[in-house]
Amino acid sequence: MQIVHSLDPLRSAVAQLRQSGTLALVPTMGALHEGHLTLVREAKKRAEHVAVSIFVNPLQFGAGEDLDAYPRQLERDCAMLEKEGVALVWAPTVDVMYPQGFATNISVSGVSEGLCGGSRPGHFDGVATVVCKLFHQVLPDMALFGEKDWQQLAVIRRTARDLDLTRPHADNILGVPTVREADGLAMSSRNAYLTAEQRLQAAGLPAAMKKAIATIEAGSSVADALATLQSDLLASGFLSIDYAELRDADNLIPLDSHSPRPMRLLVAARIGKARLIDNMAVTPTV
Ligand SMILES: Nc1ncnc2c1ncn2[C@@H]1O[C@H](COP(=O)(O)OP(=O)(O)OP(=O)(O)O)[C@@H](O)[C@H]1O
Ligand SMILES: CC(C)(CO)[C@@H](O)C(=O)[O-]
Ligand code: BAL
Repeated sequence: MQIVHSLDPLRSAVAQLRQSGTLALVPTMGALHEGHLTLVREAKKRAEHVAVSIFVNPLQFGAGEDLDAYPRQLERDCAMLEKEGVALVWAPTVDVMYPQGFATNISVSGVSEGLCGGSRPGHFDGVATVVCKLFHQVLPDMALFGEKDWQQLAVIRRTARDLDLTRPHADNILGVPTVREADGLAMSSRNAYLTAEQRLQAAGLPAAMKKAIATIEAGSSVADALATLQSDLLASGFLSIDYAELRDADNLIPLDSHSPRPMRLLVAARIGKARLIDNMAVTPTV
C-alpha cells in the first residue's frame, strides 16, 4: 500500500495503478470505523484497485465547529486500510490541497439548501469543492459514499452531473447503506465525542426515527409524527434538534404530507459535544 502526501507522487501512483485495472475512490476524513471499511469492501468488489483519501477539510467546517477537535489518527487508519487490501492512501496536507492564493469555490444550489446546509452554512460549498479536487487528483472510475450523509451524496451527484464529470461519471457515484452499531446508532467518527451515558442515550435517535416512520407509514399526520419525534429526542437526552424533516428521497424537496414517491426522514440533533445525523427511508403508502 502506498501512502502519499503530495501531488507528484500521487500522479505517479495513480498512473501506475490505472495501467492494471479500474480504480475506485473512497473519500474520508479519517478516524476510520466499520462504516468506512464497508465502503472500502464494496469498492473492492467493484474495482481492481481502491484508493482512500484521508483529509480533514477545513473548508467544510464553519466558525466554532469541531475542526480542531476532529480526531486525527493517520497511522492507525493506514494500518486498518492495509489489512483491507487498499492500494493507495491519499493524505494531502492543507497546504497541498489549498496552496496560498486558493480562491475557487463550487457552490451547489437546490439540494444543498436546508437540512445540514441550513444548520452549517457554507458546509456543502466546502464539500463540493474538495470532492471535485479529489476527483481531479485521483481520476477514479467510481467513487463510493455513505448514505449516512444522504444530502452530501445528493450534492456530490448534482455536482458531477452539472460539471459533466467523467472521472467519475455521475452514474458511478455509488451510495452505500448506513452501517449501524448493535443498538441502531449510525457509526460516525463523532460518536467518539460521547460519554458512556450519552452513547447509550444516542440510540434514542434511530429508535425515535423508526417510531415516527411507523406512524407516518400507518397514515398519521406528518406534522404530528415529527413533533413527537422531537419530544422523544429531548426525552432521550438530546439537547436540541437542528432539523427533523420529511423530504423527497431523490431531489430532497421538502414534504409536509405523504408523497407517492420514495421519501426520506432526515434528522440532525445535538447530544453532549456531538452533533449526530441520521436518515431513513419512508415507504409511500398513497
Ligand atoms: N455509518 C456509516 N455507514 C456508511 N457510511 C458511512 C458511515 N459513516 C460514515 N460513512 C461514510 O464515510 C465517508 C467518510 O465520512 P467521514 O470520514 O466524514 O466519517 P463520519 O463517520 O461520517 O464522520 P463524521 O460524521 O463524524 O464526520 C462518507 O461517505 C460517509 O458518508
Ligand atoms: C466527502 C468528504 C470526505 C469530503 O471532505 C467528507 O465530507 C466526508 O467524510 O463525508
Ligand atoms: N461526514 C460529513 C463530514 C462532516 O460532517 O463535515
